[in-house]
Amino acid sequence: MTRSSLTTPPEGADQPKAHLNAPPPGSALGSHYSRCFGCGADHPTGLHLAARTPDGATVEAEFTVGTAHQGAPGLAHGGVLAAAMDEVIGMSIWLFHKPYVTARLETDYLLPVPVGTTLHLRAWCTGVAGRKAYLEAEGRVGAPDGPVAVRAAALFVEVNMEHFAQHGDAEAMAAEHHEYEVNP
Ligand SMILES: CCCCC/C=C\C/C=C\C/C=C\C/C=C\CCCC(=O)SCCNC(=O)CCNC(=O)[C@H](O)C(C)(C)COP(=O)(O)OP(=O)(O)OC[C@H]1O[C@@H](n2cnc3c(N)ncnc32)[C@H](O)[C@@H]1OP(=O)(O)O
Repeated sequence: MTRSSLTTPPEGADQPKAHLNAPPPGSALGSHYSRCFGCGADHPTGLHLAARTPDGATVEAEFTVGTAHQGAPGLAHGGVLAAAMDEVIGMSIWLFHKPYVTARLETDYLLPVPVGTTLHLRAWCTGVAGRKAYLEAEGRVGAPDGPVAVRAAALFVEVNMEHFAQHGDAEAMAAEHHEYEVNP
């Protein structure tokens, strides 16, 4: 279950280890963009995920399903849960200090998730081969060792920072990512 061949690292893929300048174990990661639907504090209806890394290579966060996240009455919308998985996976690959985007996201829904549930999310990388990174995530109900409600596997592809400036809002990016200058 979960992984297709497209999200399974090929034989010989590099096994990721923490970047030399990874945040120390236990650090909060902060948001990569204040208006991000997944982690931005300024997003009015976003998920507001606040993640930390226990070891410099994986990411943990909690997400409490609210009334804004419903699909069926009283139950989480599957697309919102997929967004939460995408976000923690994106945060975990950002730990390696290179920009990546989601190319493929596979999600398994194992249990219904009622409004009010806190999901304990965890994401990790299973391998890197060239520009491709293979990642997985899970969401457990109520506690870090609770039953798994959602699982995901993803292929992320490395891009350069110009990707975001070229296709998105270059000024907003320059305002929050000072390491990136537009027209340097
Ligand atoms: C303030 C501004 C902030 C700016 C942002 C700064 C940093 C952001 C970085 C990290 C932020 C930290 C945390 C982020 C947290 C969450 C964010 C969630 C992430 C997202 O939510 S991000 C949005 C959704 N995402 C997209 O918007 C991508 C749209 N897309 C494309 O932009 C292109 O499609 C791209 C670049 C993916 C590839 O295009 P390309 O031309 O560069 O490369 P190419 O097509 O050659 O693919 C190379 C190899 O990947 C294989 N491949 C490609 N796609 C595949 C697929 N779907 N399935 C299976 N294999 C696939 C090929 O088969 C080939 O494989 P091979 O090399 O073996 O032939």
